[in-house]
Amino acid sequence: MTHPAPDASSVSRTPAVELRGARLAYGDRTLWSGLDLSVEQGEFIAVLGPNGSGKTSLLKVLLGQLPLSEGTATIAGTPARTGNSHVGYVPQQKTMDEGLPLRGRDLVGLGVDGHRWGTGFRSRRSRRIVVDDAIDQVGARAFADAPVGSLSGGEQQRLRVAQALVGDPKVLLCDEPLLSLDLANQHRVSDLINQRRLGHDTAVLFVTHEINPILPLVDRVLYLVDGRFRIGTAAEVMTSEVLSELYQTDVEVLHVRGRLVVVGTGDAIDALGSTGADGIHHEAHE
Ligand SMILES: Nc1ncnc2c1ncn2[C@@H]1O[C@H](COP(=O)(O)OP(=O)(O)OP(=O)(O)O)[C@@H](O)[C@H]1O
Repeated sequence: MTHPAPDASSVSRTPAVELRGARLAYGDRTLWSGLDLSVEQGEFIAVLGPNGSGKTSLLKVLLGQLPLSEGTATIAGTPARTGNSHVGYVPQQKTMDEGLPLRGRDLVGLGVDGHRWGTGFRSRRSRRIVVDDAIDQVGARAFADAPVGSLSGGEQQRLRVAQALVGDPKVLLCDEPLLSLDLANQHRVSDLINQRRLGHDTAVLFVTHEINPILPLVDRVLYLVDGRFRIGTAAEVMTSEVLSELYQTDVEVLHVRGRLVVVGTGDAIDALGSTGADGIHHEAHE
């Protein structure tokens, strides 16, 4: 019996990320289970939830650093594994030591290691080309040769985005990449990530405690709370009804000048985390 060859349209439908029946546990503690998520190429997913709900652990699964307890996780049709050049990773911004003997372009070059380039002359040349290209994609040419420790937090974070782009990723995994950036740099960095997904059909999973800076970019939200989760558009998930069910306490979602504000009773705020553990603005009712 012969099977028809897959045509271009069926190849292009391969999800960038797919989780099927996924369960993740540390010992006896299950963080989440029964998670089915199919992320299309070019789709922007915000991953939200309070501290400890398993957002970073989800990224670790997709990076191949953590095995699922049950189910499957695939990237562009193949099982999640470490060193996959289809996956780019953008971590939190952390200020680097001023004395660090590393130039911006060296930081970007670290993204090449573990992928497909070796150390031969041709490889070194290829390496230089991809590093330069990634630096250009984030508009960092002017400061790429400066010591990273001398750069601002926003400049460092643009270089980290470039580092994630050197492997020409099909999926960008971002773990709170806007944390500790000012508003202008939050916009700049989220714009860069968005430009990449629009220009290259790169899927984005964006872990954040603060949805408002990326709200216009988000196609769907995965909201994790204490083993419960909801997946849908922001309009479907970010509602008083859904969040109250997830947090199992009264939560009200208000729309204020295009921003989402979560309002709860004192108890609800405690459940959410008084410092805004899910990152949305919290205000107390009397
Ligand atoms: N290697 C490990 N062994 C045991 N428990 C772990 C391990 N790594 C993480 N955990 C626990 O799993 C839970 C989820 O951690 P994770 O970092 O994924 O949460 P998160 O949603 O990203 O939280 P945050 O918003 O605080 O970054 C936490 O309670 C954490 O302590």
